[in-house]
Amino acid sequence: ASAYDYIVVGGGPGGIIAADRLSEAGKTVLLLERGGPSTAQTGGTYTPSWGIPTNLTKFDIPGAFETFWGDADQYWWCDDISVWAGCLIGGGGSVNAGLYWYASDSDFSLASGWPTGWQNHAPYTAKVAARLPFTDHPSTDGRRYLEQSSTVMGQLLNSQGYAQTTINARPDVKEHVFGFSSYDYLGGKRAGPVATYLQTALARKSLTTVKLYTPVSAVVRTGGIIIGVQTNNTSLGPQGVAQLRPGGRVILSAGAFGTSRILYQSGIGPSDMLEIVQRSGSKVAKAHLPPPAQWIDLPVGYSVSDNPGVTLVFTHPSVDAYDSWANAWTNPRPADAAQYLKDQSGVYADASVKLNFWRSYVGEDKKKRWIQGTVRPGGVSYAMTSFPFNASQVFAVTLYLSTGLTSRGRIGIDSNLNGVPLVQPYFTDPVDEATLVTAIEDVIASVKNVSGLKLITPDNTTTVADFVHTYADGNLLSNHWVGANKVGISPASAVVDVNAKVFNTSNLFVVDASIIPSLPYGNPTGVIMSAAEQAVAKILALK
Ligand SMILES: Cc1cc2nc3c(=O)[nH]c(=O)nc-3n(C[C@H](O)[C@H](O)[C@H](O)COP(=O)(O)OP(=O)(O)OC[C@H]3O[C@@H](n4cnc5c(N)ncnc54)[C@H](O)[C@@H]3O)c2cc1C
Repeated sequence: ASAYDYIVVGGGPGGIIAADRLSEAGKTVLLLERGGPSTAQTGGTYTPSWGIPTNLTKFDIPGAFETFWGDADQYWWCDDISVWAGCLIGGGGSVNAGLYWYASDSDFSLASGWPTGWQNHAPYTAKVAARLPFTDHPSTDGRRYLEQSSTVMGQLLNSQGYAQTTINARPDVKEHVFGFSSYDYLGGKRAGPVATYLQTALARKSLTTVKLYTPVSAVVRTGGIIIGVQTNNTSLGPQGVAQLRPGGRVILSAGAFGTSRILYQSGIGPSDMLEIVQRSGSKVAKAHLPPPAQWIDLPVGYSVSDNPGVTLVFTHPSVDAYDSWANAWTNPRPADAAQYLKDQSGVYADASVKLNFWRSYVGEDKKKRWIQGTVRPGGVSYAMTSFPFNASQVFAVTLYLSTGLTSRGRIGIDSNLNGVPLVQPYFTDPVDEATLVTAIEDVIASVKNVSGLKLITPDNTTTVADFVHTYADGNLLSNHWVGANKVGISPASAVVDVNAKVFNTSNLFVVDASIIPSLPYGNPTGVIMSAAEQAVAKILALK
């Protein structure tokens, strides 16, 4: 067994970027990931029946995104977290829709809750863009496929004064704009940090060690000093404790729910969560829970947000509804499957989302909130309506509340130590709900401006306000959890300090989505990656 300068726990976007930049700086790094491989490049082998040649797994094929919920054995989800989270190399980045927005100034602003010292994100955002450039035409032939729903929605948005733009060419412009969906794909395949940062980290063989199937249950600490992490692998150290070199550091990158649970099991967090660990029948979970006098009281799990999203369903005669998104795994349209296998072009080179749009609203509390819209063909599973409609013409528009959202919830663990939302983060502030209602009413008011466009959901038996008010939390959910271990200047309201170091510890850090204080304009991966670049630079600069 060796000892390391850095142990990084969790191989999602945050952890992979941390491991790469630390090894680039000459540090020895142990990256521990509880799950197994994902894409073929990482050793993944889960290919579709039509997947010959077999180097295209479910995680490589963007068009397989909608099929993650259809298999008998969905081994890629974390089985001990009650919401969707990816437990395999790449984390959420290996199972997400790949929507990718470069960070904007607003995403790192003081107004968005970041402490002083994080506003100069531009060099870090540029580093991310250099390693992983976006594409808004992922098919290798450069063409866009199944574009009808974006054409129809573009007409509607034009009638409301929106302008078309290339969203990632101007990340700061999010007012009345729409553009083609941007993805973190390369060569018609899912890419993300796994295809980029992880590969350069692995190439530094003498510095980087990556262990899959290696869950970490706790950090091992004496007071605020961390000496290692508890794993399930005795080859990594005595009793499975992977060791730090003197002066070494641990970085938790296990995602919002995963990092929070490791902290609780290490005696760091609010006492109600630590008492659950104490009462637990699991010897593994409480093996490193110190006596209460050594508990470190921090608001781990508080201040979380996730975008509330509500889906409208329309029909238009021009739209190819493409119901077989959900069947892409077992029963794809043969020509589309063959085209994708030939050269990673065509329908399956993207994850079904075609168009995105943004605008702001000022609520009755005088605060500004942004709406993000996401347009995709299909979406019948959302069609909660009893009146007849033409299912072959269906497309879905999801409206999310993003920057400016004021509702906050709380996550934690239940008595089985499963990660769970304790307080749902969606409409704890009624102005958030009212804003989303207004935004939906605005879209619906313009349906008449587009010939042939029909609204199917909500149907004419319900008001928009009732529709939104009765929307289930499980449907509002967007899987964009941030804030649980947010960065700040005081341990009363934040978990990590301006250097991403856990308060009241000497050498424990968090680098993942959970340090982000509030939701960015768009789907968060671009901002998580920029934040990870910036966090690692701050950590390396510490003495
Ligand atoms: C279905 C779905 C769709 C999404 N779509 C998009 C999208 O289109 N665009 C976008 O920007 N965002 C999207 N997201 C959100 C995005 O994927 C996440 O915000 C992002 O992955 C979070 O990154 P992270 O590094 O914080 O954590 P994660 O990606 O959650 O990674 C954490 C990693 O840590 C590992 N881990 C956890 N616990 C332990 C432990 N105890 N020991 C060792 N390893 C551990 C996990 O296995 C995982 O690999 C989506 C998420 C989901 C679930």
